[in-house]
Amino acid sequence: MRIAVLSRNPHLYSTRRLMEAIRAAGHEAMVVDHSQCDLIIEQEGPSIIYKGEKLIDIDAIIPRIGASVTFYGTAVVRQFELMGAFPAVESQAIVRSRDKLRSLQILSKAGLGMPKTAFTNFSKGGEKTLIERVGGAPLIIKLLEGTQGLGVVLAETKKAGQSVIEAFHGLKARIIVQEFIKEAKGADIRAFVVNGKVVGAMKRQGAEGEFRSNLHRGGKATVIRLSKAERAAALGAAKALGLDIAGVDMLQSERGPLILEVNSSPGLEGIEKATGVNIAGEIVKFIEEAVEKRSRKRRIKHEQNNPDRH
Ligand SMILES: Nc1ncnc2c1ncn2[C@@H]1O[C@H](COP(=O)(O)OP(=O)(O)OP(=O)(O)O)[C@@H](O)[C@H]1O
Ligand SMILES: [Mg+2]
Ligand SMILES: [Mg+2]
Repeated sequence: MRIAVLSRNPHLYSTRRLMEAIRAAGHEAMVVDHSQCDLIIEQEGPSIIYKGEKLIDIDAIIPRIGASVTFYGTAVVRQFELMGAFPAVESQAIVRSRDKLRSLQILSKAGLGMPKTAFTNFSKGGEKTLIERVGGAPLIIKLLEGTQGLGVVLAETKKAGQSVIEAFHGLKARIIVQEFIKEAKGADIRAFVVNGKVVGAMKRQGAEGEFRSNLHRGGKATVIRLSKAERAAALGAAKALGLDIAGVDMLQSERGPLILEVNSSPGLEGIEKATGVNIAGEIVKFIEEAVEKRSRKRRIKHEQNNPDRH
């Protein structure tokens, strides 16, 4: 097979590991920078021009689309899908999971646990009731478009919460307000899901005095064995969002695991180093199986549609 990793930087740990794993499994590997792809759409069928040449015969793609290029990146993934390449992560699923609010809505419909969350349309004077809705202070206020822990604020008192909400609204920044899960003690769990299995899990503990456990904020990762409920929550979340590859973030609470978010391009470095598992290899194995399953299905369909030729 010819498998392309869609990545803007071939030197990133995740990109390098995926390339290695593709080659180790005996396939041809290439990096395609999605931001450098031109999409051609015409009656004869879709094509992609990359660095002046038409991309052809790509059997599968592994999208690694950063949050800052979601729109263009997912358009490129969609174009590959139209050209018949198997996407390890579907364009629609990337779009769905990027929107924190939309994903929480989908997860709640699937009956999964999450911190109680409220969203508002810049209503003046509504800050107080909004805070009450999530159980008062302390509370968490999050920018809808934040990543790496930036844009997540812990307000210790209602007054502090009110002024933070007012400040964000003044800047026309979209936010969600969330119940603060104190029992999590500044830690969260990342479960890495591939093809309906948890292939690795780690606990991230925030630095001393820090409620955010992000590794980018100085958090430390250790391998962890998930409880039955945590495993079920991780698998349920990935399934609800239509992701065959997902990094599911959860908090441990008195009422069981609470999902914070689901990442469609989860990084490999933290989880591979903490668990020692060859996660890139698991991703390639999944692609092999899925592509094989798909071509078997197509063969059967073809035979059913052309019975006299067989
Ligand atoms: N409701 C909450 N209660 C307790 N701690 C929380 C809560 N929400 C977030 N945190 C802590 O803050 C960290 C960052 O929050 P979150 O993952 O929602 O945003 P983000 O890290 O900016 O997003 P991304 O993971 O996409 O970069 C979490 O990992 C967790 O440790
Ligand atoms: Mg996070
Ligand atoms: Mg995220």
